[in-house]
Amino acid sequence: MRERLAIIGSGNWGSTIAMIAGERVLEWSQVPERHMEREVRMWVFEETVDGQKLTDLINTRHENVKYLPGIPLPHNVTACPDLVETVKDATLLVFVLPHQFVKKVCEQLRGHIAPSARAISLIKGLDGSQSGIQLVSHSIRDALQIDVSVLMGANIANEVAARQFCETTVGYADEANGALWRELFHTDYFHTHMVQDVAGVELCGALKNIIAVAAGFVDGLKGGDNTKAAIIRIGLIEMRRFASMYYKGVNDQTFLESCGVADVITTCFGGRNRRVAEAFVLSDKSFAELEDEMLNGQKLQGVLTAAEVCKVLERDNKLDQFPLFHRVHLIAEGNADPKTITQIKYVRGS
Ligand SMILES: NC(=O)c1ccc[n+]([C@@H]2O[C@H](COP(=O)([O-])OP(=O)(O)OC[C@H]3O[C@@H](n4cnc5c(N)ncnc54)[C@H](O)[C@@H]3O)[C@@H](O)[C@H]2O)c1
Ligand SMILES: O=P(O)(O)OC[C@H](O)CO
Repeated sequence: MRERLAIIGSGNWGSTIAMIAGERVLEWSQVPERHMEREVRMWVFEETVDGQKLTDLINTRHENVKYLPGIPLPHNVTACPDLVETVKDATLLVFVLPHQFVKKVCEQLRGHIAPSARAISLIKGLDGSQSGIQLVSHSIRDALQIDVSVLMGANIANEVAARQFCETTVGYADEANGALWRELFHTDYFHTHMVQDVAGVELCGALKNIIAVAAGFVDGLKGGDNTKAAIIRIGLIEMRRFASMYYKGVNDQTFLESCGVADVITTCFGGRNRRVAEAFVLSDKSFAELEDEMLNGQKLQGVLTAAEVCKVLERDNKLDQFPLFHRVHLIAEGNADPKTITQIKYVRGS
């Protein structure tokens, strides 16, 4: 049985991971024992760029000119506008798209997945389409009936695409699958570590985006580094508190992996959520308007995640234990002054 990799998503991170995985697959395809197909299909949500289809541009220039300009993609990566065609015969599925689009994508994929397929989710968000919230990896697993690992870390796409050294964390339930994904993505500049803690890794990846929005508010208010460090610390505590409240078995050590403290730091200094939240304080525009104006089609995850998390906390009468998450949500919705980000009442305890 030959392995075939498919990538579902082609934004800033999706294209970066296509670069890494495409190169690794090329190496593996030259080793007969790997039984690996050379081609990597990448699903592109089709759009027109300068009068041409984005898929055509990617396939002729071998570059995602819109979402990752200036970075060559390996020639074995082919852009495909058809979801079902993208996953045809694929045994290794990489999900990497903004979390708000996952449910619809899974509905379209149901019944078209190879029986031996397994997946990995690189999506930093939670599935708020349920009555409460669910891990995106669990939503994919339930929809497609396959094992789903996760990969999250301090990984700003443009820096990874420039091959600057960083680390990332693979969270797995099935050890053999976790090891396979770890090996597939590992390079000399992108170091992968494994932990048997899907929920811990994924919650870190999703919740750090709320903290990044808070950090952006601080920057917009011209707060100093001490203030941002305080926000980071309080945010980490809320992240851990949320994980232990809603998911049994999350390992405390996971918060010290790249997906935990390292990602909170990088995202609070260099991420898109931070940048747009800073602009929110300095303008009279909404997050939706700023996302359109500033990100050229890229999507924010933090504001939506704050809303989804606060909905659940409100339902369970627990908002008072998450003053930072709650405050971010109130400010982002225009229901509180950004200045109040530093007036939250810190709640002691784990
Ligand atoms: N960019 C980063 O630095 C980075 C790093 C690590 C993880 N992530 C995570 O990776 C995930 C994907 O982010 P990204 O940076 O690759 O994307 P992005 O924000 O750069 O781009 C948005 C993508 O969404 C697609 N899209 C737009 N409308 C759509 C629709 N209706 N249905 C399906 N797709 C649609 C666009 O074509 C584009 O590919 C997110 O969860 C993000 O948090 C991003
Ligand atoms: O640009 P952001 O804020 O979506 O963050 C990007 C990555 O998640 C950082 O690891």
